[in-house]
Amino acid sequence: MTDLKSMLATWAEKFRPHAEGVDLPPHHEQCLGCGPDNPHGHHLQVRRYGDGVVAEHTFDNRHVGAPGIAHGGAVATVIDDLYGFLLYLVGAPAVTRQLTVDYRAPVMIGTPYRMEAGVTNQEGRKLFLAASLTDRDGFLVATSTAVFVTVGVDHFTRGTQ
Ligand SMILES: CCCCCCCCCCCCCCCC(=O)SCCNC(=O)CCNC(=O)[C@H](O)C(C)(C)COP(=O)(O)OP(=O)(O)OC[C@H]1O[C@@H](n2cnc3c(N)ncnc32)[C@H](O)[C@@H]1OP(=O)(O)O
Repeated sequence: MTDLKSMLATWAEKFRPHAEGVDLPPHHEQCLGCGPDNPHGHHLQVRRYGDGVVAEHTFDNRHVGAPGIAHGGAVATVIDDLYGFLLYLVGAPAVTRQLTVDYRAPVMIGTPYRMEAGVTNQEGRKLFLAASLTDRDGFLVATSTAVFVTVGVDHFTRGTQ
């Protein structure tokens, strides 16, 4: 179990300018999307890409829905987590209020995909986000939009009380 105090300390350090192309740090070690120590996780690795973020990701047999095809919930999980990396660039913690995914074609197990995400608008506490998933030929496989709402540290402490 990740200790919240040490997590908060590492989060403050994560809200800083990150160099283009450099791997961004995971949200925490056990994060379902990106935590390196979560055996059930997706181990997503994300880089800054201009004002947005980018990842190359391959779903494996732990994430299967129909045979050979990634489960739609797994795809949504990874997109949601990708959005979580934009928070390092925005500089504030926020949580998902709304997430939409347009599944345009099956996401295949064992096939590498490129994922990109960026902030399209910011209004007060609301962050409007968009993402895409393309295959090696540049074919658009999925698109997504999300609304994240910025929160204070107290939002995260409730899980440990
Ligand atoms: C520093 C510490 C770090 C600790 C670090 C811990 C680890 C961190 C790991 C991160 C990992 C990331 C990975 C992925 C991110 C998740 O997975 S987050 C988990 C899933 N999401 C949740 O659990 C959120 C659950 N929902 C909530 O807690 C509350 O609904 C919220 C989101 C905090 C908002 O509640 P609220 O603060 O009461 O705000 P509310 O007034 O309802 O809405 C705020 C504004 O948004 C607007 N709004 C609400 N819904 C919508 C919508 N669908 N469309 C447009 N506008 C909307 C409202 O109208 C309002 O607008 P204004 O009136 O301010 O203009």
